[in-house]
Amino acid sequence: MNVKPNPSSSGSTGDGSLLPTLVRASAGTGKTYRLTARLLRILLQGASPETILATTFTRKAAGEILERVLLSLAQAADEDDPEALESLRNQVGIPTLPRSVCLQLIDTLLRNIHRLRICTLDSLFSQLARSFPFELGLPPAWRLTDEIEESWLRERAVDSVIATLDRGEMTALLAMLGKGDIKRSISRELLQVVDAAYGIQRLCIDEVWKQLKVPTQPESADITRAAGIMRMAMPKQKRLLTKLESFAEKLELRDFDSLMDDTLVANIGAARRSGGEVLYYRAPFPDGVDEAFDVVYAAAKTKVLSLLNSQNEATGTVIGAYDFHINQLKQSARAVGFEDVAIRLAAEFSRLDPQSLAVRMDGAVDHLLLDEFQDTSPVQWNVLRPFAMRCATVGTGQGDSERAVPKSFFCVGDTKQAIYGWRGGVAEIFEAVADEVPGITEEEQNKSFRSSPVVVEAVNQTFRNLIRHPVCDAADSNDPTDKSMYEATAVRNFARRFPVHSTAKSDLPGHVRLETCRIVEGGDSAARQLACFEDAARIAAEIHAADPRRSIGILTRTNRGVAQLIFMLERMKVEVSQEGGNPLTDSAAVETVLSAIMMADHPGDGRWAFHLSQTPLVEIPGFGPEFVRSMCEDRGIAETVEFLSGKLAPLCDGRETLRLKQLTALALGYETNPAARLRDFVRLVREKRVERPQSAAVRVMTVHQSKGLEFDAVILPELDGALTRTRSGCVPDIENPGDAPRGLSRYLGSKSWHYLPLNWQRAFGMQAEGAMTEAMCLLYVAMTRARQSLRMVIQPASKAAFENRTSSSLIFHALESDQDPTTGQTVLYESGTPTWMNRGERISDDHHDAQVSVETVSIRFRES
Ligand SMILES: Nc1ncnc2c1ncn2[C@@H]1O[C@H](COP(=O)(O)OP(=O)(O)OP(=O)(O)O)[C@@H](O)[C@H]1O
Repeated sequence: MNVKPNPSSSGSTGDGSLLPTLVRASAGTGKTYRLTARLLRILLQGASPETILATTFTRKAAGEILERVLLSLAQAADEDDPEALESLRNQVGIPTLPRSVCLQLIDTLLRNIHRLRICTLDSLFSQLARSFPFELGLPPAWRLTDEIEESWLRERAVDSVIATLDRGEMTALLAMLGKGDIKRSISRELLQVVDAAYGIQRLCIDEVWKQLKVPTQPESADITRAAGIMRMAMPKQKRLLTKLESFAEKLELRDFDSLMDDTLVANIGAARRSGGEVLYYRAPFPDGVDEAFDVVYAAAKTKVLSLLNSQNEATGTVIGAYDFHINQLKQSARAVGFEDVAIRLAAEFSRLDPQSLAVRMDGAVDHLLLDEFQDTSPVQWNVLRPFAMRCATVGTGQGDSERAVPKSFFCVGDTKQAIYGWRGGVAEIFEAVADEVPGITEEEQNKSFRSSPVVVEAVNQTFRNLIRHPVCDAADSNDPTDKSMYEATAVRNFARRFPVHSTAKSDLPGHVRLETCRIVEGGDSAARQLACFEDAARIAAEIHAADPRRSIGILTRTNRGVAQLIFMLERMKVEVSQEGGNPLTDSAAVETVLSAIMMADHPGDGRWAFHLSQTPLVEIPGFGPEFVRSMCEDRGIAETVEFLSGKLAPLCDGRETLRLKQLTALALGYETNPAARLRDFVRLVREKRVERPQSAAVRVMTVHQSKGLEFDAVILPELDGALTRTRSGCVPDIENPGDAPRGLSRYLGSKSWHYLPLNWQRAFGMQAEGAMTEAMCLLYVAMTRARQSLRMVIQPASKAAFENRTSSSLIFHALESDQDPTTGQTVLYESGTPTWMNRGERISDDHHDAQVSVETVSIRFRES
């Protein structure tokens, strides 16, 4: 098999060659389609499967790519489906592609499916780690942790940190961490510090927490003199006089704490930055106090920065101790997390040349295809870079002239969908690839193959008109201490860079509506949010009743919202499923088995025996704590779970039986853990989300979980919260995107940014800008999941409230609604037809259809 493409025919994908290519593809414009086309083309030209590496971020996405590859080939190989062959020819840009080649390729692929690497980055990295165990310092017979084990190990490491410090050291440390306040429980405080800072500190140099420069406190004599000047000053206004006297007293008592958040101190800072006069309630002070003001400001600044500095240093101490203990724990458990693997690989690969990499990996990767590239973290890029450089350097490498298919590099992504900043994703790396990878060609795709014209128009209008929101007014403020300037810049840049989307689905009927929910008299924000959820549930039920085959996605911001909506829909008897699944404890039968295990582990605690006395398990002869414990000891947890489940299963419906089977599967997996304890297994079951295999027509999930999915109708009921949340985490000072931070600091409220040195003001500002950009990305992902119908339900509020930084107000301003947002149950914007579901094509769950078809076609193929 060796088919050459027609160079003049680029196919509908524009992918006429295998030149190094970077594709910026907007939502629904066919990233997966494009990547699959490229992969097929490489295979059809004769490259062997083991030379190809395609990576993405989720197992589901990797499965989808593989499915599409197999399905396209299988359908094209089918004599009864001439259109499929034509469509594949068009997709890969090979107009003369013979059916026999498709047949031959699918045969090869089905026999060598294990050689074709279409995988997640995590799975690639663990494969790579197996080739470099010594260089990476991995323990012998190491294994990967899952997120639940990671969280146990993390808690144990924090306990070890606490155990090694004496009482005095711990009190001092906590006081520093809390800037003088000791509020929480010790372990909660330390866990919070670890969550906020460990991931990022691992990428940095040792002194990273010591980069904030703290000025020295003004001389004592200067402070006394400044107090004197203030006492002598005689402003005419009483308010100014009182203020100066209060400042003088604070200086005399050396009480700088209460100066830190004082408005006048902030005004002094603002006046010094602008070169203007110091004002208080718009009134100027008499001449001669300026020198004293500078002393007050310096004293407050020193106090703020030294507190922050102590907090930073204490954080560094905690993280250092935590790093030591977590490594020890992991080393003795021979356990390694995905993050550990990635960090060690990145360090090792920066030393290795691509050729030795190929040798060590038992064969070279000649074709690299990277999906969702905007979510790549700097560490991940450091591991991928040598592969990228090797694949992008065509014609100069060893053996290049003998290769049937020249090496190739392809990456695709959308910086408008970069919603994983908190997980380390740095969208700017996507931009940097264009400069780093030699000879790369850049392309843009903005034509949606998903959404109806009314949905695309609403998306265009929303994002291109973001600047209509009053929040953008601050973009020109030019004040590096002003958080709203950074946020406004983020919104404005998003709008400016937003490309106009078009759609290939020009005839697809659609409907978009922005509406308010009912007015909730006297309710708090939770009650108002609930009213939006009620409307969302009602809308979903109505669409589902009108056409039960339509897929409907209700997308929330929070997990709590998901739970509330599931509860409402189930009460309305609408069959609903939750993306990512629930813990198995949503089943009464599973709870019964867990009670039996807890009873065995805690025989003195009567709660478990009481619960079990109401269940059929008590009918087992000899049943009791000893019975279950000895069964666990003799036969293991999995067999015990299976035995107990078997006793309950005959009394269960299909849903409960499935959950019991999933519980047994979880127990089987858990048993492989050498440190397995009964109570930890119960905890695992309570925490781990397990999906049901079949999804319902109505699906509820967070916007993050909806990434990569599409629905006939999308309902967005949680658009009213603040766009960004104040982070208690830590702020990196980064010179260039993708670089390791040169400094780290704990968070400081934006009102105090003016005390920071300029580089730190920028660092804090960049973090605020990034958070706002991510909020825009989240809204974009949410709105673009819709094929035909997009329904947005928001809370009625005063016009002033519509100036707040919320998604609802951004959409309201951008869609230029002239309706009154203060009234309840009002349609603020509507376009298209509410009866869209009666017309046009129906697209059901593609993923499921594709899976069924791949299986059917491959069975048919094998039979023939
Ligand atoms: N060139 C094309 N011709 C026909 N259909 C296409 C083409 N590209 C994509 N599609 C279809 O359009 C839909 C969206 O494609 P896909 O899921 O690849 O988009 P995407 O860019 O990954 O979207 P998102 O970034 O929003 O997840 C799918 O149903 C896909 O089959």
